Amino acid sequence: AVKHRLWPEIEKVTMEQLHYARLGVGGAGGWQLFAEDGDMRMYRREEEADGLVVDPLKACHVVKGVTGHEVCNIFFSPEYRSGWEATLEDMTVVENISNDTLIFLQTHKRIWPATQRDSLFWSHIRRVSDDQDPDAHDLWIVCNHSTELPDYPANTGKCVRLYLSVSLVCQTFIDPPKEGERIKREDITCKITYCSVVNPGGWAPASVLRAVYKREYPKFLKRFTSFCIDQCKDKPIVF
Ligand SMILES: CCCc1ccc(-c2ccc(S(=O)(=O)CCO)cc2)cc1[C@H]1C[C@H]1c1ccccn1
Repeated sequence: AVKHRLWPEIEKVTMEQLHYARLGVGGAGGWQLFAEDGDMRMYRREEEADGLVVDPLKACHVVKGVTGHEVCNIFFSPEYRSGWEATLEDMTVVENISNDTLIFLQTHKRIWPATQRDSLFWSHIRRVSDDQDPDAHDLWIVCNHSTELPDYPANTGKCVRLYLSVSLVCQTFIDPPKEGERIKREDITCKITYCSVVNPGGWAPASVLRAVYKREYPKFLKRFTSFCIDQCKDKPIVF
């Protein structure tokens, strides 16, 4: 099949994001823990780009009862988004590149006193076999990365266009069931790494943005993972 014009970028960014997600948060990386809730740890680095806060965020979470495939499917699929993305005012799939790659246009709820934001990004889901450790379980990754389309120019309407690069990387671990028994959901653990770098686009006070992120990101990941557990609990396991 003819590859889409964005394919080289999608391939490159997805593999870069996978590498970045696997890097630890210890050492000299400058990561500071800013939120903790049960098994969820949220880290950020304080960074600015031309006076704008672009703090990279990395969240690590461990969730029982769902597989990485199920979690990434829910994060990627448009039909579930309104169920977990509380900050969304509007969402449209503007391009259907393939069954594993979509382009979204999203309007986020206004965060006072900042101007309302919208985002235009490609979203790609992929299973990655772990080349280092072949008998480890597969990884699943969803990568969301801002893009430009002539039909959706930035900053022409009421919203300021934000620029994001986000990844959700999930690894599934299965406790072997007793001899001859089927795997049950309680035997499944999913290790989640969520990474995001967001440039808010236009002016937004650093103190306000940092307060928003500190408040919103822990809520966002807890709400998302709870939604996944609820969605999957009565359904057959998708490995
Ligand atoms: C001034 C702009 C702040 C701001 C920057 C960024 C985002 C944001 C965009 C996309 C994604 S995602 O992970 O790709 C899931 C698809 O929606 C997550 C977060 C949201 C806000 C706003 C709405 C606030 C917020 C911040 C953090 C988490 C959730 N919402």
